[in-house]
Amino acid sequence: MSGSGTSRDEVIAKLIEMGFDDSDITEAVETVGPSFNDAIEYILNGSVRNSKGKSVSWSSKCVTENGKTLGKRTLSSANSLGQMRQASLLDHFQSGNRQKRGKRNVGDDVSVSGSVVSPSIVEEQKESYPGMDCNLKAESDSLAVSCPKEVEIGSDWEVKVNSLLKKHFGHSSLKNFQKEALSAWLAHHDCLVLAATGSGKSLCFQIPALLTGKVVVVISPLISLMHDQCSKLSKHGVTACFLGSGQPDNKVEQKALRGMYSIIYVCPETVIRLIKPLQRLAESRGIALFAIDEVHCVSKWGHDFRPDYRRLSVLRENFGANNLKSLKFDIPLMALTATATIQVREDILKSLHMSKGTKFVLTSFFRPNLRFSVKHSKTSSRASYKKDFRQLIDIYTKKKKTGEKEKSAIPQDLDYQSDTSSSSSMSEESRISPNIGDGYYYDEDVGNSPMGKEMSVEFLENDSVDDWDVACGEFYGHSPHRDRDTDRSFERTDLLNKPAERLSMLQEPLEDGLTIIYVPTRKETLSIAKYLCGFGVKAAAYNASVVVATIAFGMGIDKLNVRRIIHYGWPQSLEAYYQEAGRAGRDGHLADCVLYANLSSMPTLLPSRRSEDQTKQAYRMLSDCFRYGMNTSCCRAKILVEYFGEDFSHEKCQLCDVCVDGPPEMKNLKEEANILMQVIAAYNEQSNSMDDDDGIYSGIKRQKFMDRPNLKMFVSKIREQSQKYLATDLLWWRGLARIMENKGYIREGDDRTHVQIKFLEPTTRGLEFLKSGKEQSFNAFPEADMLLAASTSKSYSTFLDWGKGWADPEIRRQRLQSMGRNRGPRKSRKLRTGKSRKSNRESHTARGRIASKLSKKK
Ligand SMILES: Nc1ncnc2c1ncn2[C@@H]1O[C@H](COP(=O)(O)OP(=O)(O)OP(=O)(O)O)[C@@H](O)[C@H]1O
Ligand SMILES: [Mg+2]
Repeated sequence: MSGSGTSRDEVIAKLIEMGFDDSDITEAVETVGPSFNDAIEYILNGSVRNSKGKSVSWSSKCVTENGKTLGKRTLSSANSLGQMRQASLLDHFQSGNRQKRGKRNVGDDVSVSGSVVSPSIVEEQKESYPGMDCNLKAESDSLAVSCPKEVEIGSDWEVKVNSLLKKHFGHSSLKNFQKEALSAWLAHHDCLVLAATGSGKSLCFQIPALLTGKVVVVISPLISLMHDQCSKLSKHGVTACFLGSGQPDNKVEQKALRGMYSIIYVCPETVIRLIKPLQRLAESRGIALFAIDEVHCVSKWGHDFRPDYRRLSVLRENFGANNLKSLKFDIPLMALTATATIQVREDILKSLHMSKGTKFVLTSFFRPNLRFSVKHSKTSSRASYKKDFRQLIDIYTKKKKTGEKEKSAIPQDLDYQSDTSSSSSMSEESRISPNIGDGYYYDEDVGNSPMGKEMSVEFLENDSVDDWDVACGEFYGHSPHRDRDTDRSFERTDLLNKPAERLSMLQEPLEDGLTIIYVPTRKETLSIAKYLCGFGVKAAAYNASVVVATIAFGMGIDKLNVRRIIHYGWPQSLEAYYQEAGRAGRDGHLADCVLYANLSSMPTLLPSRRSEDQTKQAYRMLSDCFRYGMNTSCCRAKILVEYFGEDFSHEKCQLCDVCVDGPPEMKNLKEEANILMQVIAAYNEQSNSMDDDDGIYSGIKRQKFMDRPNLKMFVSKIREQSQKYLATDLLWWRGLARIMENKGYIREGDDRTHVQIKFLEPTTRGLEFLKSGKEQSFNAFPEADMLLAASTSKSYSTFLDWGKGWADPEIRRQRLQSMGRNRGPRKSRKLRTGKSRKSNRESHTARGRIASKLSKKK
C-alpha cells in the first residue's frame, strides 16, 4: 500500500485494523501525515524515510553506536541509552496482556501470550544475537523487522551456545544429543530427534533462535504445551508467543509476523494459514528453523495422530531456497518426539518431505529412575478405588493425621487376586463430605485459580476448557529447584552396573511430589477425583497434588516433581503409555508408574473415527499394550524400550515389579499345550476334508463352526473330551494360547487384528510339536491372566486331583453346584438376554415378595 493519495481516515482505519494502539496511531499520523508506510515506520521505529529513501530518525537517541536505527524489537534496550519512545511502546504491548493476565512477577516484563522483554533481558539478547542489529526494511515490507546480514556462526559455536545456555537457562553444558541436533541444524540439515521424555529436546530448537537472532517457528499440538513453553521461556528472558485459537490477544499474531518474537509456537492449522506472512518473515528477519515438536502426531501409525500434522509438508514446499530468493539453503526442519517406533519414524520422514540427508539423533528411551508395575484391578467401582487408592490417600492425608497414629499405608499385595466388591463401599461413600456434591471444590483453591473458577463438575466436563486450563495450572507443592546438571539420577544409567546402589535406590521411599492419574474417560476423572476429595486429598483442582486426567493432560509439560503416574484402566497403546508415564520423575528422582488394569478382560478401543487400516493398527497397538500387562517374566523397562526398537543392553532395570518380585514359577505346560494343539489340528484336518463326518466335530453344526473356530470353542471341546479339564477357566487357556502363539505353534486365522489371538490355526511348527509326542517339554512362565485364573478357580496344576471323582454322579453334582455358585453371576451376566434378565428379575422380586410375606406371617 502506498502512502500517497490515501486519506488520513483510511490510514487510521488500516492501522487500527492492524492492531496498533490508538495513541500510537494518533501520534504517528499527526507527526508524519496521512502516509501509511511512514506512519507504520514511525510507530515501529520512531523514524521515517525522507523523500530520498534515507532513514531519518525521529529521535536522535534511537540510533545505535554503529549508526543503525533500532527497530521496535530493540527499543526497550535503548531505554538504558535514554530512548524516549520506549515507555509508550512497552505500554502498548503490555496493555493487551494486562487485560488477559492477572498477577505478574515483579520485574517480569514478559507475558506468556507474547510481549517485549524487559530492558535487562534485551541487553542480553542484543549481545547474544550476532544479527540482532535489526533495521526496518525500506520497501514495501516495512512491517517486518529485518536482519539482512546472514549470521556468521563460527567454529566456536559451542562456546557461544554454552554461554547462552548458562545465561538463559542456568545449565553448564549441552547434552550430547543436543549438540548433535544443533550440529545438524548448523550444517543446514533436517534432523529427527528421538529422545526420552524430559531429556531436554526443547533446547535443540530454542538455542537456534538465541544464536542467530532469527525466528524459530515451533509447531506444537497442544495449547497447554505452547503455553507452558512460552511461560518458561519468558522466565528465561526469551521472547516467545503462541498463535492460534487459544491466543487471547489478537495483536500477538501481527507482532509475531513482524518478527517481534524470537520463538513462535503455532499449531499446524495456523501455520498452514500463515504460510504467506511467514514467507515474508523468512525474507525479513529470517526464520532459523521449523521445529515440529511431538512429531509422532504426524503418523497414522502413531498413538496420537492429528490429521493436520500430515499437511506440514507445506513447510518444505514453501520455505526452500528455490522459492525464497533470500535463502541459500532450505530452512531446516527439526522433528522431535520421545515416542516413535521405527514404522512411525519412516512415516514422519515421508509425510514431512524431509530431505534424504536427514540426520537422526537418537538417545536411549530408557528412564532409569522410573519404577514400572502392573496391578490387577477392575478399575470400575468404588470397591476398586477403595483397594487401589488406599495408599495414595494415606500419603496425601498424612499431614492431616497429626497426633493420630499412622496406620500402615501399604495395601496388602492383591496382585492377581480377584477384585472383590467391598461391602463397606457404601460407608466410604458416606464419608464424602456434604459440600462435595455436584459442584465440589476446595475453598482454599478457588481464589488461586487463574481463571477465577472453582473446580466444579461442570467446569471439568466443559470440553472447551480441555487440557488448557488444567495443564496450565501449577500443581500444589513445588519441589525445591535442584541443580539439574549435577543431581539428575535421570542420567545415572551407570547405576545399572552397580547393583548395590541400584538396590538402595529401590528401597528409597518416594519423595514428596505430585500424582497424575490417567483414566480413559472424563466421567472417570470426575468419579475418582470425587472419591479422593472425599478423603481430603486435594484432587483434580488447579492447585491439587493429585490430578485425575484424560490422556491429553501434560504432554511435554516440564513439571519436575511428578512422583507417580497412575494409569487407571488400559491405555490404548504402549506409545501413549510411555509418553504419559514419562511425565513422572523429570527431576531424575525415583518415581512410580503403576498401571491398574483389569487383567481378566481384554481392553477395547476407545471410539474414534478410523479408516480400516487405522483400525487394524489401533488393534495392533492395543494388543501390544495388553501383552505388556499380561507379562510376568520380562523386565518392564526392557519391554518398553525394546518396543521402540532399542536394544536394552542392561537386561534388567532392577526396579520394576517383575525384576523385584521375580517371575512366577516356570511350569511345564506340555500336557495342556498338547491337548489344545490336538483339537486345533483336528479341526484343521477336518476343515480340509469337509466330507469326513466321523471327525471329532461331527456333532457340531459345521457351517457355523467352520466359520468361527475360536478359542472358546476349542476350550469347550477340550472340556467335553476330558473331564479333567472340565473346571478349567477360559482365562487360563487364553494365556496358554498367547504363549503358544509366541512360540510359533499357532497363528491367528482371521484377517482382522484382535487384541489377543482369537481364531487359532496350527503352524507347521505346532504340528511338529504335536507329532514329536510326549518327550518334548513345554516350559513357560504362566502369564497374568493364567495366574488370575489359578487364584480364582481350580488351577491347572491341580487338574489331575480335580479330575478324580468326576465319574461319581453325586460328586459331580456337588462340584457343578459349587462352580455355579462361584462362577454363576459372571457367566450368567454374559449369557443372559434382555428377556431372560427380565424374567429373572421378576422371579427374583416374586421370590422376594414371597419371602417377605412368609417372614411377616412368622
Ligand atoms: N543441557 C541441559 N542440562 C541440564 N538440564 C537440561 C539441559 N537441557 C534441558 N534440560 C532440562 O531438561 C528439562 C526437560 O526439558 P524439555 O521439556 O525440553 O524435555 P523434552 O525432552 O521436551 O520432554 P518431553 O518429551 O516430555 O516433551 C527442562 O527442565 C530443562 O531445563
Ligand atoms: Mg518436549
